[in-house]
Amino acid sequence: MIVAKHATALSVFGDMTCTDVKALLDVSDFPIVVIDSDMKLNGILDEKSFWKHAAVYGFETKIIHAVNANFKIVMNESELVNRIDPTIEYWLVSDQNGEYKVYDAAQVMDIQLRHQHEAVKQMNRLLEEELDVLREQRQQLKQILDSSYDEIFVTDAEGNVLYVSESSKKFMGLPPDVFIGKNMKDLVEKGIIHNSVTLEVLKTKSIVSHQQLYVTGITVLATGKPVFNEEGELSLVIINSRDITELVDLRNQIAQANSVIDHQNRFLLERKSNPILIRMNTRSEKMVPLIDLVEKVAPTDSSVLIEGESGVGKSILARIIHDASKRKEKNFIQINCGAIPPSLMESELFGYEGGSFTGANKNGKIGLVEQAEGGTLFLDEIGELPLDLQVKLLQLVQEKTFIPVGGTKMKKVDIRIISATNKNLKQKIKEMLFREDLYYRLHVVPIVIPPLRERPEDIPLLIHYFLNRFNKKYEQCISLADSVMQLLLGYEWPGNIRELENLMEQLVVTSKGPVIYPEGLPRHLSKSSGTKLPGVAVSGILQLNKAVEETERQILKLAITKYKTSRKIAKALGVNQTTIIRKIHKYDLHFHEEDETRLQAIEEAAN
Ligand SMILES: Nc1ncnc2c1ncn2[C@@H]1O[C@H](COP(=O)(O)OP(=O)(O)OP(=O)(O)O)[C@@H](O)[C@H]1O
Repeated sequence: MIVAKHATALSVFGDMTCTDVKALLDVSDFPIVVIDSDMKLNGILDEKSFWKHAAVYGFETKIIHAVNANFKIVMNESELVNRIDPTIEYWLVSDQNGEYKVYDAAQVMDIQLRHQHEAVKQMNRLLEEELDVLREQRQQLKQILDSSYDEIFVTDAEGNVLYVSESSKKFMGLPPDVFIGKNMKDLVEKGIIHNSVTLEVLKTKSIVSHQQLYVTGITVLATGKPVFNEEGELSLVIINSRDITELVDLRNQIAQANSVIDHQNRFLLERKSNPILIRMNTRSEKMVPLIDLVEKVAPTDSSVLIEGESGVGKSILARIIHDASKRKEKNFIQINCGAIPPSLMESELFGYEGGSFTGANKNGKIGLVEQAEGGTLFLDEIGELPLDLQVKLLQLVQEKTFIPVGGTKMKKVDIRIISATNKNLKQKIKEMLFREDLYYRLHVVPIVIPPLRERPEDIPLLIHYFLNRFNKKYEQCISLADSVMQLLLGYEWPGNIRELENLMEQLVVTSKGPVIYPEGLPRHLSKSSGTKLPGVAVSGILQLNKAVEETERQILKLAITKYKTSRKIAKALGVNQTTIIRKIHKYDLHFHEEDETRLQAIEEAAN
């Protein structure tokens, strides 16, 4: 059988001459297997040695002398792959029929290289597959981490940021790219991260937890965990940050509520039976200093000047002071300086001697000052006292002496003077309508009653007080619907307690049924036109916290359209910027802030 290289080789006998073999060369190809008559393999005849041998020894010489005996026989081709003996020049693969395939060293090397190449390719294919699986797993892991509500931060043992979850946008207001690849120390130095938990974990190599406040207004509980490799060396730091803003808010609200309740309880407990508190019908904290002051000043003889808007209860307070003083058994004389004509004022106040003016009683008349002997003289609307009388009053206040109209003899009295005004006396002094020396004499102890709108907690108390009073007086059993109470709570009360008192009387008298609904209120109240917050309309009962939230949401929405940065909104609404950002997140309001600091931080971090 005649075959080419790699195929079954041609076998010839060793005693054949080169001429014999040459005749076969047309149908064969080198190398040729040379055997002896016993079929024993002598060697391999290759092209080079054949021609050399023929050239040197002539074509009649036997080919046995030209064979190469440096060969090795193997049983199948796969064995060639592992044969690495470089000294062997020919490799013969024998099949079961005793036929051979011949491979020279270069071909074997080729086979080996091809095989190695295949093996590498196969390994690459496997690696590629494995890589695909890993990629997919990595992608899944990233999706899982990114969908986490918590923020996850991973750094290596040097603090280089390896991974940041997508929630960083919501938590820190910055995308993960801003952090990834950066070193934590640099991020802290640039002010992008404060109070870094990672750096502490790197230092202590133990679990660290911190509460942190981000610039977005979100408060988180950040927990950092060190991860160690098999050699026990720190390899990663994993930070998990959980949004606890609402929790903190709630905690603060509860603490605040508790402190208010504590305060109110203490306030009410301490003063439960305090007659001043009862008569003033108050439970407002704003009134505490006033009640304390009244308690202190009432037993003394000091002059008191009560200031406050019209209808806040100045007259009532004057009476309370008198009743709490040692003069309580004596007269409490009240005179409204604005209600008596100036021409009659002097004689009303100081009295007159018999026959001192036309039409006067011939026996004279005791004035209010003298009537107050041993007790209290209350001068209401003192700002209306004519200037000429102010001199006489100054003498009365300073010396407790006076001369009646038409009289010549100085009289002395033992009185305490309380005055009240709803005017700005200092302004009147500037306008030369009130004497400064008299002002300071009356103003020894000033007491200012806050208007009703500044102590809304007193409104329900007073409403019940007046409802009771007028129900009794008119033999009625009228009550208010909750919606009416809401409207009354939101009203400004320019006329203060007097206005409230009048309204309650009017409602009890005019009510068509036992319950008063918003329709039964005067127009200015039922339309809520006097509410403190423009645009906030309450038309029904809802939980207070819901009402507060809705109001906040509406105000924020308005402010967002008007002001473009959270700093300006914060300024306009009188709260800090952190609160604004937190509330914008809370109400999920659409707000695109062109915030200089934030952009600056991104740019810096990207550099
Ligand atoms: N704490 C109170 N409890 C119950 N009623 C009150 C209280 N304070 C004031 N009032 C009532 O409100 C009305 C106005 O009170 P008062 O005359 O004392 O106010 P005022 O400040 O002196 O007013 P003005 O400045 O107009 O003289 C009175 O009818 C009074 O009964």
